[in-house]
Amino acid sequence: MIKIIDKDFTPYISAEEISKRINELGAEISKVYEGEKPLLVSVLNGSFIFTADLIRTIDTPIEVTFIRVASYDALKSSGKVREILGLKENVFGRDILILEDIVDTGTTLEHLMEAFQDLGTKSIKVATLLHKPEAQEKASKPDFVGFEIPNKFVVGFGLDYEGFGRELKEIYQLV
Ligand SMILES: O=P(O)(O)OC[C@H]1O[C@H](OP(=O)(O)OP(=O)(O)O)[C@H](O)[C@@H]1O
Ligand SMILES: Nc1nc2[nH]cnc2c(=O)[nH]1
Repeated sequence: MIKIIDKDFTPYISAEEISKRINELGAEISKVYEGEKPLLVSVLNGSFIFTADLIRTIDTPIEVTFIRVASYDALKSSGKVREILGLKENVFGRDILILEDIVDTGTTLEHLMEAFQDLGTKSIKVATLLHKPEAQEKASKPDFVGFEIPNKFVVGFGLDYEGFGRELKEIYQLV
């Protein structure tokens, strides 16, 4: 058990399990995008570790860029998405793969899918390390999922609680 600020968290997914699953996702993504040169759009902050590990398991040419949005206030989704850092790449006619650390209510994802559709992308898919199917309120579903998890707050491997815990090698669940 670990404590972050005022909350206790218990180990939930080990570093080995995460690494094994990311390798599988990388193989799947490599196959789907073979010869297509997609643009991978990593959603900061949380997905930076997943992105760094995932792209090194992909064996077909890809481009990577970053976008920054945030909708979470401490432990709960605020229901609103604030776009903080925009994209400079031209995405018209491109195959886009959005990389997320977690899809929870789906609010962020829905917002991003709509924004990319408006920019004339050729295709949009989503890869997420974690998905909470029970929490999802929106229709857009991720195409590549590392782990489906219950509707409990998690930290580690890029995910934070009040800014802390992103450096943890494992994923921990709120007790
Ligand atoms: O499906 P939703 O309910 O929209 O939640 C998912 C979003 O929440 C997290 O971001 P957060 O707002 O915590 O920002 P961060 O990545 O900078 O920590 C995560 O990275 C997703 O972008
Ligand atoms: N750290 C963290 N961020 C989130 N953003 C959406 N869901 C979660 C979660 O369970 N943990």
